[in-house]
Amino acid sequence: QNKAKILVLIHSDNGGTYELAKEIAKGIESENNATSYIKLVKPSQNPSLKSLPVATIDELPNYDGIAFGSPVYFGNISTGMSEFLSKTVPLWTNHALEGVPASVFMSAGSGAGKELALQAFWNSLAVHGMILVSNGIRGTEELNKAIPQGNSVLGITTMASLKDVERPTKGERTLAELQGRNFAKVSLALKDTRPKKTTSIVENHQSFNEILKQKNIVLPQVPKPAGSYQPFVRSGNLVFINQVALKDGKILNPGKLGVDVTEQQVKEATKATMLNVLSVLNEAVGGDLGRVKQCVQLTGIFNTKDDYTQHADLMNIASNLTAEVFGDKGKHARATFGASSIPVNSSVEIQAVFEVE
Ligand SMILES: Cc1cc2nc3c(=O)[nH]c(=O)nc-3n(C[C@H](O)[C@H](O)[C@H](O)COP(=O)(O)O)c2cc1C
Repeated sequence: QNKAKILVLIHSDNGGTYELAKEIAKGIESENNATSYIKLVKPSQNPSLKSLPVATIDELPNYDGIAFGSPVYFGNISTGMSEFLSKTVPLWTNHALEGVPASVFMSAGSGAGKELALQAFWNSLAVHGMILVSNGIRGTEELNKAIPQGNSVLGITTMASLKDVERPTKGERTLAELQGRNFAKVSLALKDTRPKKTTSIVENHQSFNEILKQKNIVLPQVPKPAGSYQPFVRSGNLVFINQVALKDGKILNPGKLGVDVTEQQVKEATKATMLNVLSVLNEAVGGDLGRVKQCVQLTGIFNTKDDYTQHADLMNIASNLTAEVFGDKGKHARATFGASSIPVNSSVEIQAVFEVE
C-alpha cells in the first residue's frame, strides 16, 4: 500500500522499446516495495502493443518515479514521445514533476546518435526539474564485448537492426533490469519527499466516470461493424465515428417517421444512437473520456417523409446528451437532414467527429 508506484512510459513502433520496458519493469518489481505500470504515450495497432494502456498527461504527477522509453529518431527522441512531452506544459508550469525521479532507455536501429538521443531525453526532463538517474557503468563488467552492445552511462539502449544475435541482447536485457532495480531504489528513497499539489489536475480525468454515474448514463457495448469498415478511425487528433440505433443486438424503433414510428420513438432511437457513438469514442480514447478535447461536429440523418422539417428537434436529443457529458467541450457544429431510407431500417444515423488528446 505504501509501495512506490513507478510508471514505465513508452513510445514504440515495432516493439524494440517495449522489450526493454519489460526488463526495466522486471527490475523495478524485484524491489519488494515497488510496483511498475507499463503504459504507452499513444494507442498502437501493433499486435504486441495494442493491449497496453495509454497514459494521460494528468496522471504523471501521481507516480513516485517515471522511466521513459522511446525509439531513437535521427539522434533524438521519437516524434510520438516528443508530441506527448509537448503536451506536458500545464504540468511544467504547475511544477508538478519537480523532484520526480526519471530514467530513460531507448531502442535504436544501428545505434547512430544513440547517446545524443539519450541526452536529448535528459534535456526535456531536466526542464521539468525531474531528478535524472544515470546508470554509470553499472553491470558493464559482465557484458560480452565481442558484439556491439547498447550500454550507455545515461540509460540502456538496444540496437535492433544489428542481427548477429537476438536483440535486445542478453547483456542489454540484464543492464535494463539493473537500471530498473536501481531506479526503484532511488524512487523509494525519494517517495513522499515532494509536496502533493496534483489533485485538481488529476480529478479532471477521473470525473468523467462520476459524471456518467451521476447522470445515470450507461455506455452500451461497442457495436460490431456490420460491413467492411472500422467502428472508428483516428486521423491525427480527430476521431471519426458513424452509428445507427442498434440496442441489445437489434435496431430500436426501426422505420420511417410518420409511417412506422412517432417523433418520440425516433428521439429514443436518437439517444440510443448517440450512446453508441459515445461508447465507440470511449474505446478510441482507451477508456478515458478525459482525453476528449472537443466534440467538433455531429450530423444527424433521419428517415423521414419528404415534407418533414423538424429534424433539429430530434437531433437536440443527441446534442444535449453530448453537452451533458462534456460541458463546454460538448459544444459542436451540426448538420441534420432527412433521407428516404437508412441502412438496416434504422430511423436515425449519427456521424460524429471528436478532437482528442
Ligand atoms: C524516422 C526514424 C528515424 C530514425 N533514426 C534513427 C537514428 O538516428 N539512429 C538509429 O540508430 N536508429 C534510427 N531509427 C531506427 C529506430 O530507432 C529503430 O527502428 C528502433 O528500434 C525503433 O524502436 P521500436 O522497435 O520500439 O519502434 C530511426 C527510425 C525512424 C522511423
